[in-house]
Amino acid sequence: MKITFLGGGNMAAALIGGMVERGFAAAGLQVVDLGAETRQRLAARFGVRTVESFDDAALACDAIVLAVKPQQMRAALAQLAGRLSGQLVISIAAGLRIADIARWLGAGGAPYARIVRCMPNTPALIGAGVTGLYADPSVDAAGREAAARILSAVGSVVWGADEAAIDGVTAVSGSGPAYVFHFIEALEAAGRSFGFDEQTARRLALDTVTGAARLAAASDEPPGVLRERVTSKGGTTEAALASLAAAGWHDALVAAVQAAAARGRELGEQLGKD
Ligand SMILES: NC(=O)C1=CN([C@@H]2O[C@H](COP(=O)(O)OP(=O)(O)OC[C@H]3O[C@@H](n4cnc5c(N)ncnc54)[C@H](OP(=O)(O)O)[C@@H]3O)[C@@H](O)[C@H]2O)C=CC1
Ligand SMILES: O=C(O)[C@@H]1CCC=N1
Repeated sequence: MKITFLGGGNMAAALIGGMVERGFAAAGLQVVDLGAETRQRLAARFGVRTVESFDDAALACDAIVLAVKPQQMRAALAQLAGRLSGQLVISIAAGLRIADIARWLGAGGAPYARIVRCMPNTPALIGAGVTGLYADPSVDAAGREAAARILSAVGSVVWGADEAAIDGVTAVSGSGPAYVFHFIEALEAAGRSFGFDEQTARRLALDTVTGAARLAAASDEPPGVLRERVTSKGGTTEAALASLAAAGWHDALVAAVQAAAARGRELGEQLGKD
């Protein structure tokens, strides 16, 4: 499969790195990015062809992954409007709706069809991503299968029942790695407060998060049951969890995820007005 990325930033690099690592031929991947430094870095790191704007070679592909920031998308798509000939378009942009992308890509008032909206996350770089996908009804089974194949190369995939589901995916797992990194930062800071050096505090925090996540993934029990098994009556964990509850930690996290989803919807609404 030949795939061209529009935008070669953080998320495109995570996807390309994961795909190359998992056997996608670098010769089949191209990146269109405005930045000379970005282009050089991607070419050197992954051996992919890079180019400043869409030329015939970049257009000659099966799928185009839209990986510029939502605020950059409309301007970036101007170079493609009316030039597509059936390529599957896969947008990873937060918030942006299929109908607006279709309009921006269309020609002579007719919106472009064959668009899949999806939301991956940065652990894709190590093949441990998770992506939510939603395909416009104009995408046939082969198109859906192609999109799933691309994203499955870098982790698991789930299909949303409707496009709105992708705003939820964005809030939970698209932004999710940042919540987890923030949690690791806090656990590491707590470790430092006991006098551990940075390296040791990070080891304790990281291996705890990795181990707990792997245990939860491997277990038939829900995380709540696993949590109870750590929590001895009258013990240390109970004291910690009571402190977290008093600080409203659970509700604060749920509210944070809701804020991310609201921002996604707001981006879609604001940017879709143009
Ligand atoms: N980062 C993440 O964890 C995730 C991001 N996403 C989505 O992925 C998309 C990209 O995010 P991210 O990788 O973080 O952003 P980046 O800013 O790192 O990457 C975007 C890249 O596109 C380039 N670019 C901008 N305009 C154009 C253009 N007209 N033509 C070609 N290239 C252009 C940018 O160049 P320059 O820097 O010069 O502007 C930059 O290199 C966003 O829509 C985001 O919502 C989805 C899931 C997770
Ligand atoms: O913060 C953002 O908007 C993007 C989308 C999901 C992760 N990063």
